[in-house]
Amino acid sequence: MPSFGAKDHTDVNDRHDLEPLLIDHVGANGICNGSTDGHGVDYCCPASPTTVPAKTARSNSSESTVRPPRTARQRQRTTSMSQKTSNPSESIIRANNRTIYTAGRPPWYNCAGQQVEPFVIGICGGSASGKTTVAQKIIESLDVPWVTLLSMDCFYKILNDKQHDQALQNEYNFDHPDAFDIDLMIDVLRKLKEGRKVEVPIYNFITHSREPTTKTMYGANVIIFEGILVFHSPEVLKLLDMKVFVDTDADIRLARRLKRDISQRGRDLEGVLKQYSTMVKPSYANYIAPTMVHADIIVPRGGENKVAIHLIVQHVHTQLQLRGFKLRETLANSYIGEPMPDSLHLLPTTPQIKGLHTFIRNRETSRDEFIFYSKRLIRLVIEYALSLFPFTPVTVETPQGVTYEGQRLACKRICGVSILRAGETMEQAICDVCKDIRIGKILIQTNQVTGEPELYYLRLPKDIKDFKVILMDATVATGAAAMMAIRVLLDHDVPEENIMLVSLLMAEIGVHSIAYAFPNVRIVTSALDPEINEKFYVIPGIGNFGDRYFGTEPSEEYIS
Ligand SMILES: Nc1ncnc2c1ncn2[C@@H]1O[C@H](COP(=O)(O)OP(=O)(O)O)[C@@H](O)[C@H]1O
Ligand SMILES: Nc1ccn([C@@H]2O[C@H](COP(=O)(O)O)[C@@H](O)[C@H]2O)c(=O)n1
Repeated sequence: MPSFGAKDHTDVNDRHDLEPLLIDHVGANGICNGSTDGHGVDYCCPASPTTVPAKTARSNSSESTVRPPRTARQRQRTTSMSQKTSNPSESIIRANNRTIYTAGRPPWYNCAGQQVEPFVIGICGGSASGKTTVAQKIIESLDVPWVTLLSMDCFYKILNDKQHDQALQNEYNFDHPDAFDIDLMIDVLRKLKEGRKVEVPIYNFITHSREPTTKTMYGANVIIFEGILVFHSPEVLKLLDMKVFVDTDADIRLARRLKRDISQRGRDLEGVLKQYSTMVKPSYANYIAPTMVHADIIVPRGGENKVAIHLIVQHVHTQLQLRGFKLRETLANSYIGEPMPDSLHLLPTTPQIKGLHTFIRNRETSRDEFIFYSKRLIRLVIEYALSLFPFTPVTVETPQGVTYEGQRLACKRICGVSILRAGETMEQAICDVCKDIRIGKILIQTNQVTGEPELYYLRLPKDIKDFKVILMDATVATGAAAMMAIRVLLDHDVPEENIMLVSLLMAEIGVHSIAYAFPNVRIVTSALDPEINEKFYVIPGIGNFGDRYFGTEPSEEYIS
């Protein structure tokens, strides 16, 4: 579990009586096509929490940045996160069927906090026409962080002994629609579209059978489903948002297939030709070519066709924008000039609060002083937040034997959840003032290219739904990271009205974002700043709270 500079609050860890770590799998452009014939792409790539270095942890939300050109560091990260690891399932300890918790998962909801359906592209075409290649080119050009590639090959039926013998003689027809388990295919696609986790069979072309293990796949912003008969079933057609047919000359397909099946699928020349002439070719004419009529786009020459791929990518980007996946930018430009919502609870701006803000906002303040005054302010904010919970009258007897009409906090089960890393600075204070509190953590990083928040890690009490949750982040700018954390809590069945977002400083825009999406979430802060700049920094702001508190290097954007 990452702990960023948490040296000074060791006793907080006593409160981590939590359910096991929940984290997995694909980073940027994680791909799963679930077959083992050497398409050469991996599939699910776990990123353990320890692979998220402290230096790349999300800056506090007021300092999130968009860096337009893709840096060498970013390219490296994308590549390394797409490499195969030994056992993806090892890092997946729990996932319920409503939610998706993955390393680097970008928003799966829109500005209204509602879950958004992924955009599903179907790619159909003859064997070796270049479907997978086209899919990979689309993924590369899309450059969005969460794309899933699913192959129809995963759904080949399990063969009986007789069929298996036929397959070994190249006499089983793998190109007929009956060769596929269409029901399973529809079920998997539907679940992925709903953002649910699925177990997908892994197909082995050499043994003509399914592997004993399955591949875990998750919902995504874009799902690409490719295969020879993707357009065959009317039910599947209904699930596709865009239909692409890869139309490659038959001679080229045969040449590629010969090369591939001999080098990668354990076949010989004679066998490939026999299978091709007796089944592959006739089935293309009977079942595959006729489905070209369903295509929105026909791509001649497959992956070489840069113009077609560019057009597809443009369309997908437009659709993603319409679906509201580009969250932070939208949030930053919304709600300007609107009145503050009733759910906002601003600490009275007393000279004491102003004085503390003066210390922590001053760029000349030393780290020691910054920590000291931040801690005081955090304590006040947390106490204020607690005062908003219901209290019930209670009578106690004093040592003098006289009754005292008092008040007692009515809710017993309170959980503090910090948004790492800046929110972690608030954990000690909540433990100091709330005796039996439990602590959870959510790590959200800002993607330096897209500017979107990405979920990397979470650790929450098993029964979090039964708790009042105090969600803590030091500062809130657009509200994008806080929204993601709230969405995670809701996906864990925490009622919206049981969530309180507590922060030292919030931009007005951030308050609006949260209040619009989640009107029942109470928002507590000690100061409201009017603006954020084009880099999404709060103005006037505090600077990068995490860097100042933990003494880490400021980001290059901040220095400039
Ligand atoms: N434009 C191309 N030029 C040369 N070889 C290609 C091209 N496109 C694909 N291939 C090769 O042809 C084979 C089949 O391509 P693939 O994309 O896997 O097709 P499909 O998914 O339709 O079966 C692979 O070995 C791939 O490397
Ligand atoms: N055991 C199997 C299963 C399928 N095939 C052939 O694979 C082709 C589909 O895969 P593509 O990557 O080419 O789309 C299909 O034409 C089947 O004939 C096989 O040979 N053995």
